[in-house]
Amino acid sequence: MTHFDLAIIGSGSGNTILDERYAGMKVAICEGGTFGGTCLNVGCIPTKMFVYAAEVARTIRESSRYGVDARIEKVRWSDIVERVFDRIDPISAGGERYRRDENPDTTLFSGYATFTGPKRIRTGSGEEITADQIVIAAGSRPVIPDEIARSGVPFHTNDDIMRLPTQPEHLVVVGSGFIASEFAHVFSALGTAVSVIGRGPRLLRDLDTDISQQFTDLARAKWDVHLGSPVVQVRGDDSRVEVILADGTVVQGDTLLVATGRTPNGDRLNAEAAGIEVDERGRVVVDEFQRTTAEGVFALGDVSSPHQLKHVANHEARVVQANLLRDAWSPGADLVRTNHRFVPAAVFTDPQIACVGLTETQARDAGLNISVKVQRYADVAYGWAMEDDEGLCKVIADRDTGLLVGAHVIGAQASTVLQPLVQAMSFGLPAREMALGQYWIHPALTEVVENALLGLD
Ligand SMILES: Cc1cc2nc3c(=O)[nH]c(=O)nc-3n(C[C@H](O)[C@H](O)[C@H](O)COP(=O)(O)OP(=O)(O)OC[C@H]3O[C@@H](n4cnc5c(N)ncnc54)[C@H](O)[C@@H]3O)c2cc1C
Ligand SMILES: NC(=O)c1ccc[n+]([C@@H]2O[C@H](COP(=O)([O-])OP(=O)(O)OC[C@H]3O[C@@H](n4cnc5c(N)ncnc54)[C@H](O)[C@@H]3O)[C@@H](O)[C@H]2O)c1
Repeated sequence: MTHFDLAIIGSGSGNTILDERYAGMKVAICEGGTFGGTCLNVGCIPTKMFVYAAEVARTIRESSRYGVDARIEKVRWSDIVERVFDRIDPISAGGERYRRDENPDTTLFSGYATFTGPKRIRTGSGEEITADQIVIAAGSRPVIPDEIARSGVPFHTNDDIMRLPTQPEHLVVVGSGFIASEFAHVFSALGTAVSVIGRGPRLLRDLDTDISQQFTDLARAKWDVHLGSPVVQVRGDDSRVEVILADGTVVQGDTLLVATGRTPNGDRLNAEAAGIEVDERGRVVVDEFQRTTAEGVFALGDVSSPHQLKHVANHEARVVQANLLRDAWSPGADLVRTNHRFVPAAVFTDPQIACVGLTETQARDAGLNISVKVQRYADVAYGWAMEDDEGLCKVIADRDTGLLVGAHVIGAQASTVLQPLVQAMSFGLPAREMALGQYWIHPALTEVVENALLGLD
Protein backbone atom coordinates (compact mmCIF):
# COMPACT_ATOMS: atom_id res chain seq x y z
CA MET A 1 0.00 0.00 0.00
CA THR A 2 1.54 3.33 -1.07
CA HIS A 3 1.57 6.20 1.40
CA PHE A 4 1.20 9.84 0.29
CA ASP A 5 1.63 13.19 2.03
CA LEU A 6 -1.61 14.36 0.48
CA ALA A 7 -4.47 12.72 -1.44
CA ILE A 8 -7.01 14.78 -3.39
CA ILE A 9 -10.31 13.29 -4.51
CA GLY A 10 -11.56 15.15 -7.58
CA SER A 11 -9.56 17.06 -10.20
CA GLY A 12 -11.86 20.09 -10.60
CA SER A 13 -11.13 22.75 -7.98
CA GLY A 14 -9.11 20.09 -6.11
CA ASN A 15 -6.46 20.24 -8.84
CA THR A 16 -5.82 23.95 -8.16
CA ILE A 17 -4.41 23.32 -4.67
CA LEU A 18 -0.96 22.24 -5.74
CA ASP A 19 1.11 25.40 -6.09
CA GLU A 20 4.85 25.86 -5.53
CA ARG A 21 4.46 25.42 -1.75
CA TYR A 22 3.54 21.79 -2.41
CA ALA A 23 6.60 21.05 -4.55
CA GLY A 24 8.34 17.93 -3.29
CA MET A 25 5.28 16.59 -1.49
CA LYS A 26 4.11 13.18 -2.59
CA VAL A 27 0.54 13.73 -3.82
CA ALA A 28 -2.17 11.36 -5.08
CA ILE A 29 -5.00 12.70 -7.25
CA CYS A 30 -8.03 10.46 -7.70
CA GLU A 31 -10.33 11.30 -10.62
CA GLY A 32 -13.17 9.03 -11.70
CA GLY A 33 -14.52 11.14 -14.54
CA THR A 34 -13.03 13.61 -16.99
CA PHE A 35 -9.92 15.39 -15.75
CA GLY A 36 -10.63 19.02 -14.83
CA GLY A 37 -14.13 18.55 -13.39
CA THR A 38 -17.48 20.15 -14.08
CA CYS A 39 -16.65 23.80 -14.73
CA LEU A 40 -14.13 23.08 -17.45
CA ASN A 41 -15.75 20.10 -19.14
CA VAL A 42 -19.52 20.27 -18.73
CA GLY A 43 -20.27 23.44 -16.78
CA CYS A 44 -19.39 27.12 -16.66
CA ILE A 45 -16.92 27.33 -19.50
CA PRO A 46 -18.59 25.40 -22.34
CA THR A 47 -22.03 26.77 -21.43
CA LYS A 48 -20.81 30.34 -21.61
CA MET A 49 -19.14 29.66 -24.97
CA PHE A 50 -22.51 28.44 -26.25
CA VAL A 51 -24.20 31.44 -24.63
CA TYR A 52 -21.88 33.75 -26.54
CA ALA A 53 -22.88 32.14 -29.84
CA ALA A 54 -26.51 32.52 -28.77
CA GLU A 55 -25.94 36.22 -28.05
CA VAL A 56 -24.54 36.73 -31.54
CA ALA A 57 -27.61 35.06 -33.04
CA ARG A 58 -29.96 37.12 -30.89
CA THR A 59 -28.22 40.36 -31.81
CA ILE A 60 -28.61 39.56 -35.49
CA ARG A 61 -32.27 38.68 -35.05
CA GLU A 62 -33.01 41.92 -33.23
CA SER A 63 -30.86 44.17 -35.37
CA SER A 64 -33.74 45.74 -37.28
CA ARG A 65 -34.72 47.62 -34.10
CA TYR A 66 -31.66 49.75 -34.71
CA GLY A 67 -32.23 50.28 -38.41
CA VAL A 68 -29.86 47.52 -39.46
CA ASP A 69 -31.49 44.75 -41.42
CA ALA A 70 -29.76 41.39 -41.12
CA ARG A 71 -30.81 37.81 -40.97
CA ILE A 72 -29.36 34.50 -39.93
CA GLU A 73 -28.78 32.36 -42.97
CA LYS A 74 -27.76 29.23 -41.15
CA VAL A 75 -26.71 28.00 -37.74
CA ARG A 76 -23.88 25.48 -38.10
CA TRP A 77 -24.47 23.48 -34.92
CA SER A 78 -21.58 21.10 -35.46
CA ASP A 79 -19.21 24.05 -35.91
CA ILE A 80 -20.49 25.66 -32.72
CA VAL A 81 -19.88 22.40 -30.83
CA GLU A 82 -16.44 22.08 -32.41
CA ARG A 83 -15.42 25.64 -31.50
CA VAL A 84 -16.25 24.94 -27.87
CA PHE A 85 -14.73 21.51 -27.44
CA ASP A 86 -11.69 22.08 -29.65
CA ARG A 87 -10.78 24.70 -27.05
CA ILE A 88 -11.76 22.75 -23.92
CA ASP A 89 -10.83 19.12 -24.58
CA PRO A 90 -7.11 19.85 -25.05
CA ILE A 91 -7.05 21.74 -21.73
CA SER A 92 -8.46 18.72 -19.92
CA ALA A 93 -6.15 16.32 -21.76
CA GLY A 94 -3.13 18.56 -21.14
CA GLY A 95 -3.91 18.84 -17.41
CA GLU A 96 -4.25 15.10 -17.14
CA ARG A 97 -1.03 14.49 -19.06
CA TYR A 98 0.84 16.92 -16.82
CA ARG A 99 -0.32 15.24 -13.62
CA ARG A 100 0.15 11.72 -14.98
CA ASP A 101 3.44 11.98 -16.91
CA GLU A 102 5.18 15.29 -16.38
CA ASN A 103 4.87 16.07 -12.67
CA PRO A 104 7.06 13.66 -10.69
CA ASP A 105 5.42 14.64 -7.39
CA THR A 106 1.92 13.51 -8.36
CA THR A 107 0.35 10.14 -9.05
CA LEU A 108 -2.95 10.19 -10.89
CA PHE A 109 -5.38 7.36 -10.12
CA SER A 110 -8.19 7.06 -12.67
CA GLY A 111 -11.19 5.74 -10.81
CA TYR A 112 -13.90 6.63 -8.29
CA ALA A 113 -12.30 6.68 -4.86
CA THR A 114 -13.97 5.42 -1.70
CA PHE A 115 -12.80 5.40 1.90
CA THR A 116 -11.95 2.05 3.48
CA GLY A 117 -10.87 3.50 6.83
CA PRO A 118 -9.43 6.62 8.43
CA LYS A 119 -7.02 8.25 5.92
CA ARG A 120 -7.31 5.17 3.76
CA ILE A 121 -8.67 5.19 0.23
CA ARG A 122 -9.52 2.59 -2.41
CA THR A 123 -8.69 4.45 -5.62
CA GLY A 124 -11.19 2.69 -7.85
CA SER A 125 -8.38 1.60 -10.14
CA GLY A 126 -7.19 -1.41 -8.18
CA GLU A 127 -4.99 0.17 -5.48
CA GLU A 128 -5.45 1.08 -1.86
CA ILE A 129 -3.52 4.08 -0.57
CA THR A 130 -3.05 6.01 2.66
CA ALA A 131 -2.29 9.70 3.13
CA ASP A 132 -1.42 12.06 5.98
CA GLN A 133 -3.94 14.60 4.74
CA ILE A 134 -6.87 14.25 2.34
CA VAL A 135 -8.95 16.78 0.40
CA ILE A 136 -12.42 15.79 -0.77
CA ALA A 137 -13.31 17.85 -3.84
CA ALA A 138 -15.71 15.35 -5.41
CA GLY A 139 -18.32 17.82 -6.70
CA SER A 140 -21.97 17.09 -7.44
CA ARG A 141 -24.07 15.28 -10.04
CA PRO A 142 -27.42 15.90 -11.72
CA VAL A 143 -30.59 14.83 -9.90
CA ILE A 144 -32.95 12.87 -12.13
CA PRO A 145 -36.61 12.82 -10.99
CA ASP A 146 -37.98 9.28 -10.55
CA GLU A 147 -40.70 9.75 -13.19
CA ILE A 148 -37.99 10.35 -15.78
CA ALA A 149 -35.41 7.84 -14.50
CA ARG A 150 -37.84 4.93 -14.46
CA SER A 151 -39.53 5.82 -17.76
CA GLY A 152 -36.64 4.46 -19.80
CA VAL A 153 -37.03 7.44 -22.14
CA PRO A 154 -33.68 8.78 -23.37
CA PHE A 155 -32.80 12.11 -21.78
CA HIS A 156 -29.85 14.48 -21.57
CA THR A 157 -28.24 16.50 -18.81
CA ASN A 158 -25.54 19.15 -18.91
CA ASP A 159 -23.09 16.24 -19.19
CA ASP A 160 -24.01 15.50 -22.80
CA ILE A 161 -26.48 18.06 -24.18
CA MET A 162 -23.64 20.23 -25.50
CA ARG A 163 -22.27 17.40 -27.62
CA LEU A 164 -25.49 16.47 -29.45
CA PRO A 165 -24.62 15.43 -33.02
CA THR A 166 -27.44 17.56 -34.44
CA GLN A 167 -29.36 20.56 -33.16
CA PRO A 168 -32.78 19.58 -31.79
CA GLU A 169 -35.88 20.95 -33.46
CA HIS A 170 -37.85 21.05 -30.23
CA LEU A 171 -36.15 20.81 -26.83
CA VAL A 172 -38.22 20.03 -23.74
CA VAL A 173 -36.49 21.21 -20.57
CA VAL A 174 -37.62 19.84 -17.21
CA GLY A 175 -36.47 22.21 -14.48
CA SER A 176 -36.59 25.97 -14.06
CA GLY A 177 -33.35 26.92 -12.34
CA PHE A 178 -29.92 28.05 -13.52
CA ILE A 179 -29.17 25.25 -15.96
CA ALA A 180 -32.67 25.19 -17.48
CA SER A 181 -32.63 28.96 -18.01
CA GLU A 182 -29.20 29.02 -19.62
CA PHE A 183 -29.82 26.12 -22.01
CA ALA A 184 -33.33 27.35 -22.90
CA HIS A 185 -31.69 30.59 -24.00
CA VAL A 186 -28.88 28.89 -25.92
CA PHE A 187 -31.08 26.55 -27.92
CA SER A 188 -33.89 29.03 -28.46
CA ALA A 189 -31.57 31.78 -29.72
CA LEU A 190 -29.99 29.29 -32.13
CA GLY A 191 -33.40 28.43 -33.55
CA THR A 192 -34.65 25.41 -31.58
CA ALA A 193 -38.23 25.59 -30.28
CA VAL A 194 -38.06 25.34 -26.48
CA SER A 195 -40.57 24.19 -23.85
CA VAL A 196 -39.70 24.70 -20.19
CA ILE A 197 -41.43 22.83 -17.37
CA GLY A 198 -41.15 24.02 -13.76
CA ARG A 199 -42.96 23.00 -10.62
CA GLY A 200 -43.07 26.40 -8.97
CA PRO A 201 -45.03 29.55 -9.78
CA ARG A 202 -42.10 31.28 -11.53
CA LEU A 203 -38.87 30.44 -13.34
CA LEU A 204 -35.76 30.96 -11.19
CA ARG A 205 -38.12 31.22 -8.26
CA ASP A 206 -35.38 31.34 -5.62
CA LEU A 207 -34.28 34.74 -6.89
CA ASP A 208 -35.81 38.03 -5.80
CA THR A 209 -39.49 37.98 -6.77
CA ASP A 210 -39.31 41.11 -8.97
CA ILE A 211 -36.44 39.62 -10.94
CA SER A 212 -37.89 36.15 -11.23
CA GLN A 213 -41.30 37.55 -12.25
CA GLN A 214 -39.73 39.80 -14.88
CA PHE A 215 -37.73 36.86 -16.23
CA THR A 216 -40.78 34.60 -16.29
CA ASP A 217 -42.86 37.20 -18.14
CA LEU A 218 -40.13 37.67 -20.75
CA ALA A 219 -39.58 33.92 -21.07
CA ARG A 220 -43.26 33.30 -21.75
CA ALA A 221 -43.03 35.53 -24.80
CA LYS A 222 -40.19 33.42 -26.28
CA TRP A 223 -40.60 29.92 -24.94
CA ASP A 224 -43.44 27.54 -24.27
CA VAL A 225 -43.45 27.78 -20.46
CA HIS A 226 -45.39 25.42 -18.16
CA LEU A 227 -45.40 26.23 -14.45
CA GLY A 228 -47.04 24.94 -11.30
CA SER A 229 -47.82 21.41 -12.47
CA PRO A 230 -45.38 18.57 -11.76
CA VAL A 231 -44.29 15.96 -14.26
CA VAL A 232 -46.19 12.70 -13.74
CA GLN A 233 -45.13 10.64 -16.72
CA VAL A 234 -42.71 10.64 -19.62
CA ARG A 235 -43.10 8.74 -22.89
CA GLY A 236 -40.98 8.55 -25.97
CA ASP A 237 -37.93 7.23 -27.75
CA ASP A 238 -34.83 8.50 -29.52
CA SER A 239 -36.75 10.82 -31.82
CA ARG A 240 -39.70 12.12 -29.80
CA VAL A 241 -40.64 12.81 -26.22
CA GLU A 242 -43.91 13.50 -24.44
CA VAL A 243 -43.91 14.87 -20.92
CA ILE A 244 -47.25 14.58 -19.17
CA LEU A 245 -48.01 17.03 -16.38
CA ALA A 246 -50.32 16.58 -13.39
CA ASP A 247 -52.91 18.94 -14.92
CA GLY A 248 -53.10 16.71 -18.04
CA THR A 249 -50.97 18.92 -20.31
CA VAL A 250 -48.81 16.97 -22.73
CA VAL A 251 -45.60 18.74 -23.70
CA GLN A 252 -44.05 17.34 -26.87
CA GLY A 253 -40.63 17.65 -28.42
CA ASP A 254 -37.80 15.62 -29.92
CA THR A 255 -35.15 15.99 -27.20
CA LEU A 256 -35.40 15.99 -23.40
CA LEU A 257 -33.08 17.93 -21.09
CA VAL A 258 -33.27 17.31 -17.34
CA ALA A 259 -32.08 20.24 -15.21
CA THR A 260 -33.68 19.66 -11.83
CA GLY A 261 -30.78 20.40 -9.52
CA ARG A 262 -27.46 18.83 -8.57
CA THR A 263 -26.75 16.74 -5.51
CA PRO A 264 -23.37 16.59 -3.72
CA ASN A 265 -21.33 13.41 -4.23
CA GLY A 266 -20.65 12.95 -0.49
CA ASP A 267 -23.01 9.96 -0.39
CA ARG A 268 -20.81 7.96 -2.77
CA LEU A 269 -17.54 8.04 -0.81
CA ASN A 270 -18.22 5.55 1.97
CA ALA A 271 -17.19 8.49 4.12
CA GLU A 272 -18.44 6.96 7.37
CA ALA A 273 -15.61 4.40 7.17
CA ALA A 274 -13.24 7.32 7.71
CA GLY A 275 -15.32 9.08 10.37
CA ILE A 276 -16.38 11.82 7.96
CA GLU A 277 -19.87 13.13 8.58
CA VAL A 278 -22.14 13.54 5.57
CA ASP A 279 -25.53 15.23 6.01
CA GLU A 280 -28.89 13.96 4.72
CA ARG A 281 -28.41 15.89 1.43
CA GLY A 282 -25.14 14.06 0.71
CA ARG A 283 -23.06 17.09 1.66
CA VAL A 284 -19.78 16.53 3.51
CA VAL A 285 -20.00 18.52 6.74
CA VAL A 286 -17.23 21.12 7.14
CA ASP A 287 -16.45 23.90 9.59
CA GLU A 288 -15.45 27.48 8.73
CA PHE A 289 -11.90 26.29 8.02
CA GLN A 290 -13.13 23.60 5.54
CA ARG A 291 -12.20 20.85 8.03
CA THR A 292 -14.40 17.75 8.01
CA THR A 293 -15.22 15.80 11.17
CA ALA A 294 -12.19 13.53 10.57
CA GLU A 295 -8.75 14.80 11.51
CA GLY A 296 -6.56 15.49 8.49
CA VAL A 297 -9.47 15.55 6.02
CA PHE A 298 -10.73 18.74 4.34
CA ALA A 299 -13.54 19.21 1.83
CA LEU A 300 -14.37 21.97 -0.61
CA GLY A 301 -16.65 22.94 -3.49
CA ASP A 302 -19.97 21.39 -4.48
CA VAL A 303 -19.44 18.29 -2.32
CA SER A 304 -19.56 20.35 0.87
CA SER A 305 -20.63 23.89 0.06
CA PRO A 306 -24.03 25.53 0.39
CA HIS A 307 -23.15 27.39 -2.85
CA GLN A 308 -22.73 25.31 -6.01
CA LEU A 309 -20.68 27.96 -7.77
CA LYS A 310 -17.18 27.85 -9.21
CA HIS A 311 -16.02 31.12 -7.66
CA VAL A 312 -17.03 29.71 -4.27
CA ALA A 313 -15.26 26.40 -4.94
CA ASN A 314 -12.16 28.39 -5.94
CA HIS A 315 -12.32 30.45 -2.76
CA GLU A 316 -12.74 27.35 -0.61
CA ALA A 317 -9.82 25.71 -2.44
CA ARG A 318 -7.62 28.67 -1.49
CA VAL A 319 -8.71 28.27 2.15
CA VAL A 320 -7.86 24.56 2.08
CA GLN A 321 -4.59 25.29 0.29
CA ALA A 322 -3.55 27.55 3.17
CA ASN A 323 -4.86 25.38 6.01
CA LEU A 324 -3.26 22.16 4.74
CA LEU A 325 0.08 23.78 5.53
CA ARG A 326 -0.89 24.97 9.05
CA ASP A 327 -1.16 21.85 11.19
CA ALA A 328 -4.89 22.44 11.15
CA TRP A 329 -6.01 20.18 14.00
CA SER A 330 -3.50 21.35 16.55
CA PRO A 331 -4.93 23.63 19.26
CA GLY A 332 -4.33 27.30 18.52
CA ALA A 333 -3.50 26.72 14.84
CA ASP A 334 -3.72 30.00 12.93
CA LEU A 335 -6.20 29.00 10.24
CA VAL A 336 -7.74 30.81 7.28
CA ARG A 337 -11.53 31.12 7.49
CA THR A 338 -14.01 30.72 4.63
CA ASN A 339 -15.94 33.88 3.77
CA HIS A 340 -19.46 33.20 2.50
CA ARG A 341 -20.82 36.61 3.46
CA PHE A 342 -21.68 38.12 0.09
CA VAL A 343 -21.67 35.42 -2.56
CA PRO A 344 -22.82 36.71 -5.94
CA ALA A 345 -24.31 34.56 -8.68
CA ALA A 346 -25.19 35.18 -12.30
CA VAL A 347 -27.46 33.34 -14.69
CA PHE A 348 -26.25 33.70 -18.27
CA THR A 349 -29.68 33.54 -19.84
CA ASP A 350 -31.67 36.15 -21.74
CA PRO A 351 -31.70 38.69 -20.27
CA GLN A 352 -28.69 38.04 -18.05
CA ILE A 353 -29.36 38.02 -14.31
CA ALA A 354 -27.04 38.64 -11.39
CA CYS A 355 -27.61 38.93 -7.67
CA VAL A 356 -25.89 39.24 -4.32
CA GLY A 357 -27.15 39.26 -0.76
CA LEU A 358 -30.72 39.14 0.47
CA THR A 359 -33.87 39.21 -1.62
CA GLU A 360 -36.47 41.75 -0.58
CA THR A 361 -38.54 38.97 1.01
CA GLN A 362 -35.56 37.64 2.96
CA ALA A 363 -34.69 41.13 4.18
CA ARG A 364 -38.25 41.77 5.35
CA ASP A 365 -38.48 38.32 6.96
CA ALA A 366 -35.26 39.11 8.82
CA GLY A 367 -37.04 42.14 10.28
CA LEU A 368 -34.70 44.66 8.65
CA ASN A 369 -35.84 48.24 8.23
CA ILE A 370 -35.16 48.43 4.50
CA SER A 371 -35.30 50.91 1.70
CA VAL A 372 -35.77 49.44 -1.79
CA LYS A 373 -35.29 51.03 -5.20
CA VAL A 374 -35.93 49.44 -8.58
CA GLN A 375 -34.33 51.38 -11.44
CA ARG A 376 -35.10 50.51 -15.06
CA TYR A 377 -32.39 50.29 -17.69
CA ALA A 378 -34.86 52.27 -19.80
CA ASP A 379 -34.28 55.27 -17.51
CA VAL A 380 -30.59 55.74 -18.35
CA ALA A 381 -28.95 56.89 -21.57
CA TYR A 382 -27.27 53.59 -22.39
CA GLY A 383 -30.60 51.86 -21.92
CA TRP A 384 -32.05 54.21 -24.57
CA ALA A 385 -29.15 53.38 -26.87
CA MET A 386 -30.01 49.71 -26.50
CA GLU A 387 -33.79 50.32 -26.80
CA ASP A 388 -33.95 48.34 -23.57
CA ASP A 389 -37.35 47.91 -22.01
CA GLU A 390 -36.54 44.80 -19.97
CA GLY A 391 -33.64 45.56 -17.64
CA LEU A 392 -33.99 46.32 -13.94
CA CYS A 393 -31.51 47.09 -11.17
CA LYS A 394 -32.90 46.60 -7.70
CA VAL A 395 -31.00 47.67 -4.60
CA ILE A 396 -31.98 46.99 -1.01
CA ALA A 397 -30.40 48.92 1.85
CA ASP A 398 -30.73 48.77 5.60
CA ARG A 399 -32.01 52.18 6.74
CA ASP A 400 -30.45 51.71 10.17
CA THR A 401 -26.89 51.22 8.90
CA GLY A 402 -27.03 52.77 5.43
CA LEU A 403 -25.45 49.58 4.08
CA LEU A 404 -26.64 47.56 1.13
CA VAL A 405 -28.05 44.15 2.07
CA GLY A 406 -29.00 42.94 -1.40
CA ALA A 407 -28.68 43.82 -5.08
CA HIS A 408 -30.38 42.21 -8.06
CA VAL A 409 -29.97 42.97 -11.74
CA ILE A 410 -31.75 41.62 -14.80
CA GLY A 411 -30.64 42.99 -18.15
CA ALA A 412 -27.70 43.30 -20.52
CA GLN A 413 -24.35 42.55 -18.87
CA ALA A 414 -26.01 42.08 -15.48
CA SER A 415 -23.02 40.16 -14.13
CA THR A 416 -20.73 43.09 -14.88
CA VAL A 417 -23.21 45.75 -13.80
CA LEU A 418 -23.61 44.02 -10.42
CA GLN A 419 -19.91 43.76 -9.57
CA PRO A 420 -19.49 47.28 -8.04
CA LEU A 421 -22.41 46.46 -5.74
CA VAL A 422 -20.70 43.22 -4.67
CA GLN A 423 -17.61 45.27 -3.92
CA ALA A 424 -19.53 47.84 -1.88
CA MET A 425 -21.20 45.13 0.19
CA SER A 426 -17.98 43.20 0.71
CA PHE A 427 -16.08 46.25 1.92
CA GLY A 428 -18.93 47.81 3.91
CA LEU A 429 -19.33 50.91 1.75
CA PRO A 430 -22.59 52.72 2.63
CA ALA A 431 -25.03 53.10 -0.29
CA ARG A 432 -25.09 56.89 -0.21
CA GLU A 433 -21.32 57.17 -0.09
CA MET A 434 -21.06 54.74 -2.98
CA ALA A 435 -23.47 56.85 -5.04
CA LEU A 436 -21.98 60.27 -4.29
CA GLY A 437 -18.34 59.59 -3.46
CA GLN A 438 -17.15 58.68 -6.94
CA TYR A 439 -17.62 59.60 -10.59
CA TRP A 440 -19.90 57.37 -12.61
CA ILE A 441 -18.83 57.27 -16.23
CA HIS A 442 -21.40 58.91 -18.48
CA PRO A 443 -23.31 57.53 -20.32
CA ALA A 444 -22.27 54.02 -19.27
CA LEU A 445 -24.73 51.33 -18.31
CA THR A 446 -23.52 51.58 -14.70
CA GLU A 447 -25.51 54.79 -14.41
CA VAL A 448 -28.41 52.46 -13.71
CA VAL A 449 -26.61 51.48 -10.48
CA GLU A 450 -25.87 55.11 -9.61
CA ASN A 451 -29.51 56.08 -10.10
CA ALA A 452 -30.77 53.08 -8.14
CA LEU A 453 -28.53 54.03 -5.22
CA LEU A 454 -29.62 57.67 -5.41
CA GLY A 455 -33.23 56.54 -5.39
CA LEU A 456 -32.94 54.87 -1.98
CA ASP A 457 -34.53 56.95 0.72
C1 LIG B 1 -24.11 23.40 -16.71
C2 LIG B 1 -23.42 24.09 -15.57
C3 LIG B 1 -23.06 25.42 -15.70
C4 LIG B 1 -22.43 26.07 -14.64
N1 LIG B 1 -22.13 27.39 -14.79
C5 LIG B 1 -21.54 28.05 -13.77
C6 LIG B 1 -21.19 29.42 -13.91
O1 LIG B 1 -21.40 30.05 -14.94
N2 LIG B 1 -20.61 30.03 -12.86
C7 LIG B 1 -20.35 29.36 -11.69
O2 LIG B 1 -19.84 29.98 -10.75
N3 LIG B 1 -20.68 28.06 -11.54
C8 LIG B 1 -21.25 27.39 -12.55
N4 LIG B 1 -21.56 26.06 -12.40
C9 LIG B 1 -21.23 25.38 -11.14
C10 LIG B 1 -19.75 24.97 -11.13
O3 LIG B 1 -19.47 24.24 -12.29
C11 LIG B 1 -19.46 24.11 -9.89
O4 LIG B 1 -19.87 24.80 -8.73
C12 LIG B 1 -17.98 23.80 -9.77
O5 LIG B 1 -17.47 23.29 -10.96
C13 LIG B 1 -17.74 22.83 -8.61
O6 LIG B 1 -16.38 22.51 -8.55
P1 LIG B 1 -15.88 21.29 -7.66
O7 LIG B 1 -14.40 21.31 -7.76
O8 LIG B 1 -16.53 21.33 -6.34
O9 LIG B 1 -16.45 20.00 -8.38
P2 LIG B 1 -16.15 19.41 -9.83
O10 LIG B 1 -15.55 20.40 -10.74
O11 LIG B 1 -17.40 18.75 -10.24
O12 LIG B 1 -15.02 18.32 -9.56
C14 LIG B 1 -15.31 17.14 -8.93
C15 LIG B 1 -14.54 16.04 -9.63
O13 LIG B 1 -14.53 14.91 -8.78
C16 LIG B 1 -14.69 13.74 -9.55
N5 LIG B 1 -15.20 12.74 -8.61
C17 LIG B 1 -16.41 12.68 -8.02
N6 LIG B 1 -16.46 11.67 -7.14
C18 LIG B 1 -15.24 11.08 -7.18
C19 LIG B 1 -14.68 9.98 -6.51
N7 LIG B 1 -15.35 9.30 -5.61
N8 LIG B 1 -13.41 9.62 -6.82
C20 LIG B 1 -12.68 10.31 -7.74
N9 LIG B 1 -13.18 11.37 -8.40
C21 LIG B 1 -14.44 11.76 -8.12
C22 LIG B 1 -15.64 14.14 -10.64
O14 LIG B 1 -15.50 13.29 -11.76
C23 LIG B 1 -15.18 15.57 -10.93
O15 LIG B 1 -14.23 15.60 -11.96
C24 LIG B 1 -22.17 25.38 -13.44
C25 LIG B 1 -22.51 24.04 -13.31
C26 LIG B 1 -23.12 23.40 -14.36
C27 LIG B 1 -23.48 21.95 -14.22
N1 LIG C 1 -24.38 30.59 -14.05
C1 LIG C 1 -24.16 29.83 -13.00
O1 LIG C 1 -23.54 30.23 -12.01
C2 LIG C 1 -24.66 28.43 -12.99
C3 LIG C 1 -25.18 27.85 -14.13
C4 LIG C 1 -25.64 26.55 -14.07
C5 LIG C 1 -25.60 25.86 -12.87
N2 LIG C 1 -25.09 26.46 -11.78
C6 LIG C 1 -25.08 25.79 -10.47
O2 LIG C 1 -25.53 24.46 -10.62
C7 LIG C 1 -26.61 24.24 -9.73
C8 LIG C 1 -27.55 23.26 -10.34
O3 LIG C 1 -28.28 23.87 -11.39
P1 LIG C 1 -29.77 23.45 -11.68
O4 LIG C 1 -30.36 24.40 -12.65
O5 LIG C 1 -29.82 21.99 -11.99
O6 LIG C 1 -30.42 23.58 -10.25
P2 LIG C 1 -31.27 24.74 -9.57
O7 LIG C 1 -31.30 24.41 -8.15
O8 LIG C 1 -30.83 26.08 -10.01
O9 LIG C 1 -32.72 24.52 -10.19
C9 LIG C 1 -33.39 23.31 -10.17
C10 LIG C 1 -34.83 23.60 -10.48
O10 LIG C 1 -35.48 22.40 -10.84
C11 LIG C 1 -36.73 22.38 -10.20
N3 LIG C 1 -37.15 20.99 -10.03
C12 LIG C 1 -36.66 20.09 -9.16
N4 LIG C 1 -37.27 18.90 -9.32
C13 LIG C 1 -38.17 19.06 -10.33
C14 LIG C 1 -39.09 18.21 -10.97
N5 LIG C 1 -39.25 16.94 -10.59
N6 LIG C 1 -39.84 18.72 -11.96
C15 LIG C 1 -39.69 20.00 -12.35
N7 LIG C 1 -38.85 20.87 -11.77
C16 LIG C 1 -38.08 20.39 -10.79
C17 LIG C 1 -36.52 23.09 -8.89
O11 LIG C 1 -37.74 23.57 -8.40
C18 LIG C 1 -35.57 24.19 -9.31
O12 LIG C 1 -36.26 25.33 -9.75
C19 LIG C 1 -27.22 25.60 -9.50
O13 LIG C 1 -27.87 25.66 -8.26
C20 LIG C 1 -26.04 26.51 -9.55
O14 LIG C 1 -25.50 26.65 -8.27
C21 LIG C 1 -24.63 27.73 -11.81
